[in-house]
Amino acid sequence: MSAQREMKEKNPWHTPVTIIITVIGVIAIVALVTVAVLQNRPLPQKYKYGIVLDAGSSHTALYIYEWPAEKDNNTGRVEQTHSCKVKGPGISSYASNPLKAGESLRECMQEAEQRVPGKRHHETPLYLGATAGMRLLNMENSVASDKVFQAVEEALKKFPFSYQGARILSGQEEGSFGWVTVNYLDDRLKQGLETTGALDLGGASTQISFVSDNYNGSESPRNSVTFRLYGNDYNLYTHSFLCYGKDQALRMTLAHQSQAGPGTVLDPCFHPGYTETKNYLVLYDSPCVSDRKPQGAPATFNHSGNGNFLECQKNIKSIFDFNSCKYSQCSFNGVFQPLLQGPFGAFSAYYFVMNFLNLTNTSIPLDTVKEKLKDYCATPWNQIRQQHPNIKLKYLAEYCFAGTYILTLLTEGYNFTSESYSDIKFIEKIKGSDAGWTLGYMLNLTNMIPAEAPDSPPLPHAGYVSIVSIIAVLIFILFIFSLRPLWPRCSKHPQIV
Ligand SMILES: O=P(O)(O)OP(=O)(O)OP(=O)(O)OC[C@H]1O[C@@H](n2cnc3c(O)ncnc32)[C@H](O)[C@@H]1O
Ligand SMILES: [Ca+2]
Repeated sequence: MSAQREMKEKNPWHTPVTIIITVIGVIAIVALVTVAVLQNRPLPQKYKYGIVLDAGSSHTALYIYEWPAEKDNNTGRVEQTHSCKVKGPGISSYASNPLKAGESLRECMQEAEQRVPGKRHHETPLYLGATAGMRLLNMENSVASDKVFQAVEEALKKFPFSYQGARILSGQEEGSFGWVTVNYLDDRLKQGLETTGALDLGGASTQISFVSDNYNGSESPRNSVTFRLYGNDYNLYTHSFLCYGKDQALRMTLAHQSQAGPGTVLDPCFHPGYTETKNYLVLYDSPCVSDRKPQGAPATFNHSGNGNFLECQKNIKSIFDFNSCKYSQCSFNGVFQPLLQGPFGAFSAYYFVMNFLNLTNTSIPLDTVKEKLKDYCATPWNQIRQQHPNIKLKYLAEYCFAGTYILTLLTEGYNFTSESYSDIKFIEKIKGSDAGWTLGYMLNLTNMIPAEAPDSPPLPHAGYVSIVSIIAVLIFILFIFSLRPLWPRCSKHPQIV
């Protein structure tokens, strides 16, 4: 017993100094790790917001975007948090009553006021971009288009957001910002991955934008847009075809048929049994067709369907000019287009129409898609109406035309083949945000995509904490070893004297 007590007394671990040093060492290490973890803990998220109004030819939509407040200069992801469809037609339809154009936006703007936290209102940028409907109105009657903008501006300025202006986007901007949106949402830009082309089908115009290895912008420079994003250079081919949106293309196809003479138009793009009385003035009230108005036409004509896909496609082809091309290759109407290079995302009316027709799956062979559409177009109008009692009649009547137009535009217009058709994906949203030009437009105007790759911390938070902890433990072990001279010298067989 006395020998044991003697050993205990000789054991330096039991001296007050070593106990104090050990305790201080442990406390210091725990403090180091705690401070490191607390200092680098992610802060509670605060968000910033941006609002874009897409004043399209057929309707206006409001989008609210949100991103982490700390990271607006590059690393944070911008996401769509809310969208609001403005009731009524597009703002260009209010040419004869501009005040109504401003009023029409009020409901969605009030919704935005509710959705964006009050303390962020004043710093939230608000943009309005108008597309082909206003482009056409501006061509036809610039005074009327200015009045519409004035009314819209007055209405928007009444709200507490940071109003940044309302303007008409050029076709190039519309196409290229659609491409930016799709590739930003897919994380292709930041990672420098191969990009996705963008196909947008609106009511009054349609856009095609893609990067092609054989296009450097020298042939037809007006189709070239260059971007430097996250340290990568992109040379984008883009073209917007005014009048080739779904509604104006239908107008042009109908106008082509009504040239045959007044009276009845028997339209293969409409279902058998479909019949409506339509107004010539309304049909020709657009710069896309106004020069074709027949002399002395009666006020109305009878528009009836006979549902024939092949005949419909023939009529649609008549609105494309495939003969003039002064470049090495063209899509149509003498417009240069380099070799297609996929993949492609097709959105807006491409999606609405192909989704309704159950044809969004592009692994279905193109010939089968055409067969299905042929059967659909030949289905009597009564039957179609009975099968879809809840779909807006205007849309329902036009799906045969719209589906045929989409296939004709893609294959005959842009030269997609049976093989490259499967490179197209019909999409509505990407990770919860709508595909369209609005997000790309806002990212550009707020400088939220840097030209150079952002400096990211060398380690993620979890990696950082693990490394600090491991180093702390190593220091502790080293510390223990540094006390080695003080360790008791125990032999295997202690001799008890
Ligand atoms: O780009 P622009 O040409 O200015 O036109 P927009 O922006 O108004 O055009 P949208 O993409 O909103 O719509 C394209 C077309 O699709 C139509 N559309 C919208 N929703 C639809 C649906 O559910 N089914 C069928 N068509 C639809 C709409 O009326 C237009 O003719
Ligand atoms: Ca549009």
